[in-house]
Amino acid sequence: MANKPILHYFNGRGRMESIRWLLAAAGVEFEEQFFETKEELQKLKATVLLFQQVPMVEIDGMKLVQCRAILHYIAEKHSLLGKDLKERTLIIMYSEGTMELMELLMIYSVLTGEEQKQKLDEITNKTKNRYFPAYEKVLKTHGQNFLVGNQMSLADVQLIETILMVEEVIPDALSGFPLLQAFKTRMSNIPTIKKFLAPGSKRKPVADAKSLENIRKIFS
Ligand SMILES: N[C@@H](CCC(=O)N[C@@H](CS[C@H](CC=O)c1ccccc1)C(=O)NCC(=O)O)C(=O)O
Repeated sequence: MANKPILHYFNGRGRMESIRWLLAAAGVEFEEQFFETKEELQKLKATVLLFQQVPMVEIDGMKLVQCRAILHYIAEKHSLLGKDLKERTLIIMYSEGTMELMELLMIYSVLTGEEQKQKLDEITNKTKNRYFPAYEKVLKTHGQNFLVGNQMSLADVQLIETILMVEEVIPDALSGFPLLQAFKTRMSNIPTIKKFLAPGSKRKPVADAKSLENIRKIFS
């Protein structure tokens, strides 16, 4: 049996969650090795982290870092990166848009007080006036069940992940976006994604105060 990918990160979402989503959507089982302290991360930095950063994924004899490189490797390997150059470029273009919104959500998750409120205002504004209108328009003009071509790609997996993350902080985010609402229902019912959304999967929960405190300690 081929070796399963091994994901090196803390036990939380951060920048690794999109990689978990993509592997799960592709039906690929993976292992996780969590570090819990600054010292454990320091040891990884001194040995296997090319840029002293995580995520790091051991896959196919490689120790990959940089989220985009990891996502693109997994996507291409599992036919989730389009059938030609044009499709690949559109998939990466749409993926970059969702990564910008998820970056805002990640920063929001580690902020507190007034700063967090200001970040929420920014997220609300950009979700409703920039990102969701863009994907609604793509679904309308493309006229298929998926954003590119007629099969699931990295872009679709990142968009469903983003929609669910946005709804955690803005519950009515999809109101006014009927095609995105239908997209969310379709994607949530794809068997591999349905399984990842069910209890007991490796999907990580919203960080609670205790885990946020530990993240701050690990990366301080
Ligand atoms: N270009 C790279 C960037 C990777 C990257 O920023 N890795 C970070 C951990 S993730 C971050 C932790 C807090 O800042 C976080 C954790 C939770 C939420 C949001 C961010 C890291 O390893 N920091 C150690 C160091 O830089 O010494 C990539 O695309 O992979």
